[in-house]
Amino acid sequence: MGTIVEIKGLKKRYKKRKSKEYVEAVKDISFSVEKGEILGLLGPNGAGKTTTIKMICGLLYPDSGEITVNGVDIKENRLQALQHISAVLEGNRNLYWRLTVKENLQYFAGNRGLSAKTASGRIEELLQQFHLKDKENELVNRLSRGMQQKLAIAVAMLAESEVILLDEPTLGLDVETSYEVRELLRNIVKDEGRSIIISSHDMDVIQDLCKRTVIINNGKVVTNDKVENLLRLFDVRSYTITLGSPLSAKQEELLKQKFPY
Ligand SMILES: Nc1ncnc2c1ncn2[C@@H]1O[C@H](COP(=O)(O)OP(=O)(O)OP(=O)(O)O)[C@@H](O)[C@H]1O
Repeated sequence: MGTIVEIKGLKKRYKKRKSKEYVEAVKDISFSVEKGEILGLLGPNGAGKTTTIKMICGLLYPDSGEITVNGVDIKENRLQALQHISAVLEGNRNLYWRLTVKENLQYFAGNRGLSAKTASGRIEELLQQFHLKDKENELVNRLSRGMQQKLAIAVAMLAESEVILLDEPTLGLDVETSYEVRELLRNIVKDEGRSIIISSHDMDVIQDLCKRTVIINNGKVVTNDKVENLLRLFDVRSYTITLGSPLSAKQEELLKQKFPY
C-alpha cells in the first residue's frame, strides 16, 4: 500500500503564560501511517495526542522532528504537504453555528476552492452519506452534538484529502451515534481508500476501528503494534485489586463484567 504520513522525532513544548515555565507536551514521537489505514493514537489525558495531531495538520510548528506527507516535508513545502490533509479538532468547533448544515458545507467548499458545480454534487453526496439530508436547512446550533460531529467530519471530507485527522471524534456521543460515526469512518477508508489518524483515550473505539495503534504516554510512544497483539498482552496479565471498602452490588457486577475470571 505504501506510507502516506511519516513522523520522526517530534518534539514540542509550550510556555506557561503565568509562570513562564515550559511544559514538554511531546518529547519524542515517531510513527508512520499506511495508505488505506485507520491508525489509533491512544493515551491518557495530557499524553500529547492533540499536540501531535495539531503538528501534523500544520496548526503548530514542531520544535524539532520531521513530518512528511506523501513524501513532501511539511517544513520544506508546507502548502503542498497540507493539501493532502483535513482535520477535525475539538469536535464541532470548526462549524459556523449561525449557518445551516448546507450553508456550512457550501461555505467550506468555497474556502477549499471547489467550483460551484463540483461543490453542489459533492455536498449532495455527503448529505446522503452522513444521513443529514433531512437536516440540511437546520441551523447548526439547533443540531444535537452527534449531528454536529457528523457535519464536522463531512466538512473535512469535502476536499477529498487522502489523510483525515480526527481528535476524539466520538467523545460525548451517545452509544448509538458513536457507532454510527464509527461505521461512517470505516466506510470512508473501505470505499475511498483514505487514511485516518484517530486520537482517543477510549480503547473500545480504537479496538473497533483500528488494526494498529500507537500508545502515547507522557509525550513519548510507548507501543506501536497491532491492536490484537496489545489485547493479547492483557489476556495474560493478572491484577491485584485492593479495596478500601466493601463493594456495592452494582460495583461488584461491573467488576465481574470487566474481569470475568
Ligand atoms: N496551549 C498550551 N499551553 C500550555 N500547555 C499546554 C497547551 N496545550 C497543551 N498543553 C499541555 O501539554 C500536555 C499535552 O497536552 P495534549 O492536549 O496534547 O494532550 P492529549 O493527549 O490530547 O490530552 P487529552 O486526552 O486530555 O485531550 C498537557 O500537559 C497539557 O496540559
